[in-house]
Amino acid sequence: MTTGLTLNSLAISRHGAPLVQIDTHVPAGEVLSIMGPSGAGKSTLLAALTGTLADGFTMTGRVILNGRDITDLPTEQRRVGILFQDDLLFPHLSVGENLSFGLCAGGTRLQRKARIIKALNDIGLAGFFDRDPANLSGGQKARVALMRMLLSEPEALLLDEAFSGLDPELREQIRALVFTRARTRNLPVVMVTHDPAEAEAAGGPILKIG
Ligand SMILES: Nc1ncnc2c1ncn2[C@@H]1O[C@H](COP(=O)(O)OP(=O)(O)OP(=O)(O)O)[C@@H](O)[C@H]1O
Repeated sequence: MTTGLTLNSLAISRHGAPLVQIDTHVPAGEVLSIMGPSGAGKSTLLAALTGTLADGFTMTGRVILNGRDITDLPTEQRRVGILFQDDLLFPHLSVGENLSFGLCAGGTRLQRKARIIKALNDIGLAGFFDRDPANLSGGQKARVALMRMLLSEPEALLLDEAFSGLDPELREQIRALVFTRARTRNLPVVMVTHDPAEAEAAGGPILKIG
């Protein structure tokens, strides 16, 4: 079985007009950076990979993740995690409850709580279980959003300008956290960015579209 994410002759059209063509393989643990002008179809490409293309868009080709053809699977069965800029936490839930939304099904209530407490430790937020998200700093929110996504145990990560709302120091920190996770869990990553330095820092190939 080939591990990683294969985009096999993907062609996305909008109202019949070609928008994005891509044919590539992202090995496990590697980051493919996607760059291109506004409107080129970068977010649309990620939507195609999560199975959330809007009305009017069509796609041909196949998406293969760790040997599984996920092209026609519903979003929740794909095991593809996505992180957006300013990813929002549920404001009426505590930090711990927000994380429990990411958690895969299974386990007792206590086991699930233990996993969340460990996850909070992992992102340097021990003791934050009952905190109100409104009282978190931007970087703390970003870490919770990232961990919520990781708890769903995705097999691939998609990042849509995920770091651009953060100040430079924090951006560096969160980015390092994401890339380290991706490497240790052997996840292929597709990262949309406008920042050439960010694409360079990712260390993988850079694909320009549009
Ligand atoms: N939900 C939608 N319904 C209809 N058209 C859309 C929708 N989302 C995006 N589009 C259109 O599809 C094209 C590609 O948009 P997309 O958001 O993928 O571009 P992008 O490269 O991510 O741009 P940006 O860098 O500005 O975020 C644009 O012409 C956009 O107007």
